[in-house]
Order: sequence, then C-alpha cells, then structure tokens
Amino acid sequence: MSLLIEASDPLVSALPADTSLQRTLREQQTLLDSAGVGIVFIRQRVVVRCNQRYAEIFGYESPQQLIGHSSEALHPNREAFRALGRAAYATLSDGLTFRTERQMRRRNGRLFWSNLTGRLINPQDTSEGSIWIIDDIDEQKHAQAQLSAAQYEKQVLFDHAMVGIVFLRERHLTRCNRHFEQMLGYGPGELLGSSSRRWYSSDAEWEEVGRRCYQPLAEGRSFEGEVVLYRKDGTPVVCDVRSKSLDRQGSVWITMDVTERKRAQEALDRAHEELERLVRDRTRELSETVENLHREISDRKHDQERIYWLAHYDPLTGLPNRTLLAERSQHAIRAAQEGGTPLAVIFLDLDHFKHVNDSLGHRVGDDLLVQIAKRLRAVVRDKDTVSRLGGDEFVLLLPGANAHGAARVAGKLLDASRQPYQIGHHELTMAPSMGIALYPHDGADFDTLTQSADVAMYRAKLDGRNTFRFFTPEMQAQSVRALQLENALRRALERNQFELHYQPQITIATGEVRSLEALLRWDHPELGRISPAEFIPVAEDSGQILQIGEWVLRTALAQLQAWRAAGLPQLSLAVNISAIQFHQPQLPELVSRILAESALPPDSLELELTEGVAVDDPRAAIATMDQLHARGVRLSMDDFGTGYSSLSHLKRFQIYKLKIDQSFIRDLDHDSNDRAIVSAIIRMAQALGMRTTAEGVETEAQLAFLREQGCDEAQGYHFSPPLSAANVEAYLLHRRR
Ligand SMILES: Nc1nc2c(ncn2[C@@H]2O[C@H](COP(=O)(O)O[C@H]3[C@@H](O)[C@H](n4cnc5c(=O)[nH]c(N)nc54)O[C@@H]3COP(=O)(O)O)[C@@H](O)[C@H]2O)c(=O)[nH]1
Repeated sequence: MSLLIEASDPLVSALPADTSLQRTLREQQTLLDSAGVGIVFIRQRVVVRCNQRYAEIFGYESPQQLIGHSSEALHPNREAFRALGRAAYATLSDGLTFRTERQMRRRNGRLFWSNLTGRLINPQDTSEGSIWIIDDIDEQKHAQAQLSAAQYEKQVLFDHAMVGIVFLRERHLTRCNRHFEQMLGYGPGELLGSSSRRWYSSDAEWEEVGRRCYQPLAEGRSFEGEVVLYRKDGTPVVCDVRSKSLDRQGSVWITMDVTERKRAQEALDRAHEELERLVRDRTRELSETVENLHREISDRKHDQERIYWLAHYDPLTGLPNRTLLAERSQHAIRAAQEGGTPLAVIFLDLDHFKHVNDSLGHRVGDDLLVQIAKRLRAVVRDKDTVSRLGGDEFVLLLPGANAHGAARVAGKLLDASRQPYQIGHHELTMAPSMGIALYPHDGADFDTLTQSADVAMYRAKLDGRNTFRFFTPEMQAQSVRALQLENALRRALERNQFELHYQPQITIATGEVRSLEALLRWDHPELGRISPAEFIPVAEDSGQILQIGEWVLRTALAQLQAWRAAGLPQLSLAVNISAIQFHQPQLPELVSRILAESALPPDSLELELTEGVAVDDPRAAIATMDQLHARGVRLSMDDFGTGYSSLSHLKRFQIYKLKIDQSFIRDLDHDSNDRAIVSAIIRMAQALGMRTTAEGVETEAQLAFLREQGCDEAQGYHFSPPLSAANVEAYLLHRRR
C-alpha cells in the first residue's frame, strides 16, 4: 500500500525532510515509476493510485488521468468487470494472490490481453482496497495464437497431405503421416520406430538409396529422385521422393506414389513410340507409295512413249514404219495440194537381200539393214522421210520433189549403194531396185502412190535390177491384169479350166521317146488361153501354186499310169516344180503319196527344179533333194545356165539331168558364145555324171550340134510341140513307125 504513495502526496510532504521514511518513500516511488508492469491501488472500485506504466498500458499519458475514476471503464464491459470481481473474491478474501489472464479495454476502446495479479491490502477488510499488477501480454497472446494457428495448419497439412511424409532419425521412423502408412499398406502407428529398410525389398536397394541421397543431404541440399518402395504385401510403389536433412541425424522425406502416373507415363511413352512408329511407317509407306506412283507414272509414260514408238517406228532400224509413213504422207499430200507443190514417193527393194540372210544368217542381214537405213537417211534431206515397210522394202517420201528431183535422189541412192558395207568381217554390196511415183499424177492418196511406186519398182526388177523406173499407166494395166488373173485362178481348179499337155523328150542317140514333160495349160472362158509363163508367177505370188502344183502332179501321174496300162510301160514323166512348192517341207511325202496312189515306181517321175530353188538356202535345198532322191525320184535342173548356180553347190545336188535353157539353143547356128556355153555345160554334166537335155530345139542344125557335143536328149518344136494327152499316143505310134 505504501508503494503507491507519490512524492507529491501531502502525506509525504508532511513528513520531516530527509527522514528515513521520506527516503524510503522516494526510493519506492522511483521503483514504481521504473517498473515494467502496471501497478494500481483500487479502493471501492475507484483508482486511487497507479504508476506510469499502468497509465501507459491503458493509453493514458499519466496516472493523474486515471486517479479518481472507476476502474470498471478499464474492463471490456460491466459483465466482464463483475465476473472478474466474482472470480477474484474467493481467492483474495482468503488473503491469497489472485492471478488471471483477462481482456481489458484501453482508453481508445480497443481490447487487449493482460496478465492480472491482485491482492487485498487487508483480507479482513476489503474496503481498504486492493493492489493489482497488470502486464500487457496482448502481443504475446497474438503471437501465441498465430503460432497455434500455424501449428494447426501444419498438422492439418501433415494429416491430410496427398503425399507421404516421414521423419527419420538415424534411418528409423520417428513420425509419419497417415498417407505414408496407407501408401505402404500399414495401419496407424505400425511403422513407428521401424527402420526405413522395412519398405525396401533388399539391403542392396536400401543401401543404394542411402548412397544416392548421402551427398546432397550431407551438403544441406535436398535429395530428389525416383525410388521404388515396397508395400507391406511386397508390391512395388514407384515414388517421387524429396528429402532434406533436419540436423545431423534427422531427415524428413516426402514421398509421392507415382506408380500410376509412371504406368500412365510408360503407357503414354509406349503409345507415343507406337504413334511415332506408325507415323514413321505411314510416312515411309506414303513416300514409297509416292515413289511407286512416280515410278508408275514414269513407267507408264515410258510405256506410252515405247508403245507410240513401236507403233510408229521400225524397231530394227529406228526408221518410221508404214503407220508413221502414212501419217506423214497424208500431211505431205495436204501440203502439196494446198501449196500446189510436187511430191514424190520412191519404193526401194534390195536386190537379192534374201541371199545374205540365208547364207550369212539373220544377224548379218539385220546389221546390213541397219547400215543401209543409215546410208539412205544420209542421202536425203531432213524434211524427207525414209521408212521401212519390213523385210528389205523401204519407202522414201520426198515432199517438194518433182520427177527430176526424184530421179536425182534415186541416182544418189544407187551411187551410195555402190560402196560396200562392212558387216563384221564380211564385205557386202547391196544394190536397190526402185520405183518412183509422183503426186498427183500417179496417185492422189498414200495407198495409191505407194502401190504405183511398188509397181514401178517391180518393173525395175524385171528390167535387170539395180536401177529405178518411173511409174507408167501401162505398168498399172499389167498389175491390173495380175489381179484379174489372181482372182480367176482362184476358181480355175474347181471349174476344171486346167489341162496338161505333154512334150516329148527325145534320146538323141536313138531317136526314142523315153520321157515327156508335163506342161500346164489354162483355158479361161473369157480371158482365153493364158500362158503358164504369165499365170505361174501370179499363182506363186498368191500362194495358189501349192494347190495347182499338187493337181499337176496327181493328174500327170494318173495319166502316166493310164499310158502304162495302155501298153507304154517304158515312159517316164517330167513335172515342173516351182521354188515355192519345193520349199514346202511336206513335198517329199506328198510326192511319195501320189506315186503310191497311182501305183507307179518312183523312177518313173522326174521333178524339174529351177536353179532358184537352191539360191536362197542351198543347204535346205540339198536336204530336200536328198530326201526326194532317197525316195527314188529323179531330179533335173531346168533352164540351166540362166540362174544363179554355184558350181560348188551343184556337185552336191542329187541332180540326174541338166536341162540346157532354150536361150542358149536358139542362136546356136550363129552365136559361137552360145555354142561354147552349151558345149561347156554338156562337158561339165558329163564330168559330174549327169545327163543333159537341150530345150527349145527347133532345127536340124541345132540337133546336129547337140549330137556332136554328146548331149543326151532334145526337146522342142523340131520334134513336137506340147501335146494333149489324147495326141501323145498317136505321136508315139507315129515316132515308132
Ligand atoms: N511350176 C510349173 N511351171 C510350169 C508348168 N507348166 C509350165 N510351166 C512353166 O511355164 C513356163 C512356160 O511354159 P510353156 O508356155 O509351157 O512353155 C514350154 C514349152 O511350150 C516351150 N517350148 C518347148 N519347145 C519349144 C521350142 O522349140 N521353142 C519355144 N520357143 N518354146 C518351146 O518351152 C517351155 C518349156 O519350159 P521348161 O519347163 O523350161 O522346159 C515354163 O517355164 C514352164 O516350165 C507347171 O505345171 N508347173
């Protein structure tokens, strides 16, 4: 109570100066003024005295502002004021010190937390008042509340975190949240005190994780990594782990189960890889498809170009073929028509080209054609077309060329052909025969022009080859006649228009008739008698010679058989065989069959061949001759001396007789050359063991020369023209007589 007496108090001032009491009071007052807590003396609920700190706690400048005022105003409200009084009374009345924490009210009305300690001055008499010490703990209270709130929040986080949180000390679990336990399948508190080894599958794994995290943790850094932990039941849990040292022995671990995420990530990675693979595959397929498409397009383009080329060019020589020639001719004809300019077509055929093919082979023939094509091309101008129709036939289209120009070109072609061609080690010369047709005189369209040129070329051949001829209307007439004959020939056999005549062949030494030559005659109701010299080539060209020849053979042998039956057994028959018939592989068999049909011995038949049969393919000709010879049939060489006979081949032919061509006989009387030739042929035949027959013997002088030279037989008008079968018998009887 004395503690709250101020120096200015009249009681204090009434004391004698510098008494010990005064000193004590001053000391106490100084103590109160410098106290860190507020001290107040309250009597009858009124502030009697207080120190400076008390006034400051409540927001007053000095204690004087409080003294004499009710202390109730320092409480939040009347109820709180009374509640404190009720709470404190029991303790204070027992003479004890009452302590409490209460909210009080500052001068500005704000409440604040305080620590109150009170004591009655006289527990027996409460009216004497009480002393209260007040400490402002508002800040401390607030800090505590914040701390509690923070701790609460932390606990909530710890308890409800979606990650496992583990506190380890010396690798033993001191604390963990529920999530961690649940993550590893343990019950609450089950892991407390456990070694962290418990959630690893082996010592090695546990130690390996220890090694991984040692360095960062030792350096105060956090460890972050992926660690596989194992549940109580042994299933692995892939965790994203972060840990940090708390002190030297302790650490906190935050673990997050990323198994599903990992699985999803792996699945995603796999799906991604698969997608990438698919994209790669599709890209590759696409680029392959694009490449294939490109290739296909270029192949197709190439094929189309190739198809066009094959359709328009000759594959061997690279020259335009008939199709392209026709197209170009049409253009050229149109231009010539519109411009009134000339146009020429040359039909060119190589002379005896077939010999090259047959004797040296097709490869040499092909190479020769290629060189000839180049040479033809070199002779003409760029605007001219050199085309190959096939075989050894070429057609040249010369826009702007008149007769003079075409003749010049033909001349140049002849000149060019004189230079030999070198094919491998063969040096070959190949002359052309050419026919020229002029637009529009010889034809107004492509077909007519080429036909006209072809007809003219044929005439050049007839006129000795290695030359050219212009088309004339007479030539046309001849070819019209050939067409007429060809058509008429088709019906000649069925209409029985053919007949055989027989010309005797006389043995010069005895005058006997031992054989007859069968010669074909054709009487056409409108065209009259047509010479075989005219219709046989037409029949050969049209292929009808095969049927006609068979008819001749069968008819001749039937006739011979009839004569033999009629008592002329010594006779034999000679039948002409054309080159086309001879080249038929079935010929030997056909001959044998017909001989058998007529029941005649093979040596009663003689087949007359021309030199031409052997020119094209001597080896094949020899083989056929050998076959016929083997069947007992005799062979003679007709028109000998006019053809292309190689003596080296002749000696290998199974030829029984040479028939000396009538062109050598005709002028025997006054042509010493013919005499020399006939004499030489007879000598040669004798040397080769062959007989000789002279054809076309018309005079006694010719016969005398032939007799003198040792010719075996003669045939000709001197003895008899060809006779009908009915006249043969009479002739033979007459001869005998
Ligand atoms: N492939 C076949 N060719 C045949 C056949 N028949 C005849 N021919 C050949 O036709 C050519 C012309 O024959 P042709 O008009 O019958 O003339 C022959 C004789 O009539 C004629 N001849 C006979 N003697 C004389 C004569 O003294 N003077 C003269 N100017 N002409 C005469 O000669 C022809 C005989 O020809 P060849 O065969 O060469 O002995 C002719 O080439 C026939 O071969 C046939 O069926 N198939």
